[in-house]
Amino acid sequence: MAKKIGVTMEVGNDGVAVITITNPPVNSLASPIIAGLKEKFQDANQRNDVKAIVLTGNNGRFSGGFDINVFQQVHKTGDLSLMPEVSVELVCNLMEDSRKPVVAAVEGLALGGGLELAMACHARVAAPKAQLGLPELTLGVIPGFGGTQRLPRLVGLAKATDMILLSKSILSEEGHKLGLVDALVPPGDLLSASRKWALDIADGRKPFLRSLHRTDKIGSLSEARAILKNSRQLAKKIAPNMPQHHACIEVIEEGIVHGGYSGVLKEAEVFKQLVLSDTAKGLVHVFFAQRATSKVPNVTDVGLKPRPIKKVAIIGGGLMGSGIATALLLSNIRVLLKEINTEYLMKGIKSVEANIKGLVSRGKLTQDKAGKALSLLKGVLDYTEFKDVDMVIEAVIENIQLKQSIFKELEKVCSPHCILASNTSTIDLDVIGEKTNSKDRIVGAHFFSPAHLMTLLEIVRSKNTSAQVILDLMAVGKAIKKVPVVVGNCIGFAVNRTFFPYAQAAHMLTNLGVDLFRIDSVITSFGLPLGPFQLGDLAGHGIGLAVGPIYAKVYGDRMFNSPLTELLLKSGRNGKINGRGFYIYEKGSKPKPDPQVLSIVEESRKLTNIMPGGKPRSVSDKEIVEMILFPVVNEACRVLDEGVVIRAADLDIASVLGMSFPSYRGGIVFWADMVGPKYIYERLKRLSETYGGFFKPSRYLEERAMKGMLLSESQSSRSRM
Ligand SMILES: CCCCCCCCC[C@H](O)CC(=O)SCCNC(=O)CCNC(=O)[C@H](O)C(C)(C)COP(=O)(O)OP(=O)(O)OC[C@H]1O[C@@H](n2cnc3c(N)ncnc32)[C@H](O)[C@@H]1OP(=O)(O)O
Repeated sequence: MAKKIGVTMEVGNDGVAVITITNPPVNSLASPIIAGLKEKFQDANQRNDVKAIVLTGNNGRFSGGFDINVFQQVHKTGDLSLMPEVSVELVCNLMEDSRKPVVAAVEGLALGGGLELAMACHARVAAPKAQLGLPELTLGVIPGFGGTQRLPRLVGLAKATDMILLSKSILSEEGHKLGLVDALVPPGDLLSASRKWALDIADGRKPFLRSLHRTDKIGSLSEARAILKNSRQLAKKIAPNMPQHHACIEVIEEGIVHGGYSGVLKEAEVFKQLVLSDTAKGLVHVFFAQRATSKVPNVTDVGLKPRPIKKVAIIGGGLMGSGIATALLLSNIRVLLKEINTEYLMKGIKSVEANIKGLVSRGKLTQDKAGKALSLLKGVLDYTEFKDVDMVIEAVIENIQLKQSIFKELEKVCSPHCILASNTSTIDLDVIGEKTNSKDRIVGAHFFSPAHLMTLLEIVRSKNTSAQVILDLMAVGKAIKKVPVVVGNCIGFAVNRTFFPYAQAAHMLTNLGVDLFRIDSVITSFGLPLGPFQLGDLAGHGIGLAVGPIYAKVYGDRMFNSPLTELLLKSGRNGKINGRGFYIYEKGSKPKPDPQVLSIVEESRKLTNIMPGGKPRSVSDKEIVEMILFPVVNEACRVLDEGVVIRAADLDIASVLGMSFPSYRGGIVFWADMVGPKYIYERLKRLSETYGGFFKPSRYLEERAMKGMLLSESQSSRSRM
């Protein structure tokens, strides 16, 4: 059934016209809605029987803002005329400058353009817990319906810049204290209270306030300049590679110096430039890519319903197990944490407590909620209580025999409906389940460390995993605030496999004579939070050495054998875990590059002997980025080719959430498509001619480069789903 969308107007006997937006699920401001709003406001302004107007949204949500699909259309076509002229024509002229008072009746959420419409009204009445914010910067643009001008005038400049630059939304309760919301009323009274407020303004009992004309909260010009100076510093820190933060501050400043209307005009002009930026393209892509992950063919579209998961057992209380336990407990899921002896169990429980305490001390969790979460945790040393758990997540070390014996045991002690998940990051699920008759309920639940903080959950399905089990795990993932991405079964799955060349390429470059700390610095300037060497320190070089052979067995033809990890370990440098790796780690201070590591690098260079003519290779920063990230793109191509992910965008979101690939570059495949498959192919081909198979372009990349196709355009030829 086609969903009903549009704008309606009903005029009551009291002379109040109620204009209602209907565009489920979030009442986004799509073109027909904007056209409808223009028409209804024109009508209401002209009709003699209308004294005042109330603007509201259907189904308990005011509006989630401008329709982001339009941005995507603009990105595809480059056609700016797809974006309606709204800010002056509708928002200023028909709404704010109307002679009839307009009151916004806000429930659920008013975000982006939604809040901007509400701010152009002459008062705002809201229900409790409504979410209010201007998140446009997360999409690479700025507010475009006057929000850069009206929010500072309603809540003050410091609060407004904080909300806009950090895309922080607030609840209507806080909005009420700040003056953004004029009255808070129960949802049942929202319309009647808004009608009354509108009539009170019309009859002069309440002030007729136009937000854009207000100056009372802006302060003096010098105060404003001081606030904007701080904002510029903040923008430099939080968004070094993005244009929209600085642009937004310029626009706000225009309004402070030359008046709100001038600010509105500059806002529209800057908006048009930003919407076509690569940053906006990347961020809008990520917005839709994230939502697309919840659509899994033959799982979410076949009428199945997720079963309730109330109690989960976790085997192994190490870093991963305790992190996963923390995430579950925080979402009110009971957890049995199993260890092999009391000492390990106490350690695991202490880690969970420390995770939760950390959240409390950072103000992210109340003491009450922390207490509730911990009350749901029980430590055990055997399987006696496993009979009534809904799911088990195994999180022991990466040892095939150990995992196989655990799953064999689980099959005996758990109920037949219990989901049997493994948090393995490398081992083939078919191998783990080989000795069981429960292959349909064995699934990978690959969390990323620290599991209670990182949002990606890779759900790995083998060819036997049932659709019901995948759906159940997706529901658990969402309940614990993760973004579940369903992937196929292979060594390293989607993320670790795609990124295994990341460290390898870095080792090759440093063996070619490039300074390792420069490599890390170039890569962090590109936008990844940690360069490959610091990331290796964080993961631990012991782990690197252990998983290396597993990768080598299947991907050996394209691996660079660097002796560096072994040499590091030999000299007692395990990474962050023991305070020494490529960097030195001291409590309370930032990691420091350790110059002593350079002698180890020299030893490695002697062993590999790949420096051209024995001299360090000179490379530009651009070459460093290409030599590190193009091999990653190459592996991403193989992942796409083999159908390890459902769609290319899933790999984008997985790279953003699992590897912290910069979201403003849209994820690894999106970025590669922006750079151009042909260029990447040609660079890799040249590099492979000089340095061998590590850089050899994959068949998939070659094909797309030859055909002039994008990497994301593919149809998977050999699906693993
Ligand atoms: C000449 C110059 C002209 C300028 C003209 C343009 C000016 C525009 C000015 C304006 O300032 C710009 C904006 O308003 S940009 C939009 C700002 N709003 C947001 O960023 C909000 C984005 N949405 C969310 O954060 C969340 O979706 C939500 C609203 C908090 C709801 O979350 P929830 O978890 O309940 O649901 P989701 O799964 O996220 O979403 C459900 C479906 O709704 C789709 N959707 C959500 N918001 C929008 C939107 N604004 N536009 C289009 N579609 C939206 C979402 O994609 C989901 O769809 P599915 O198909 O996956 O179900």
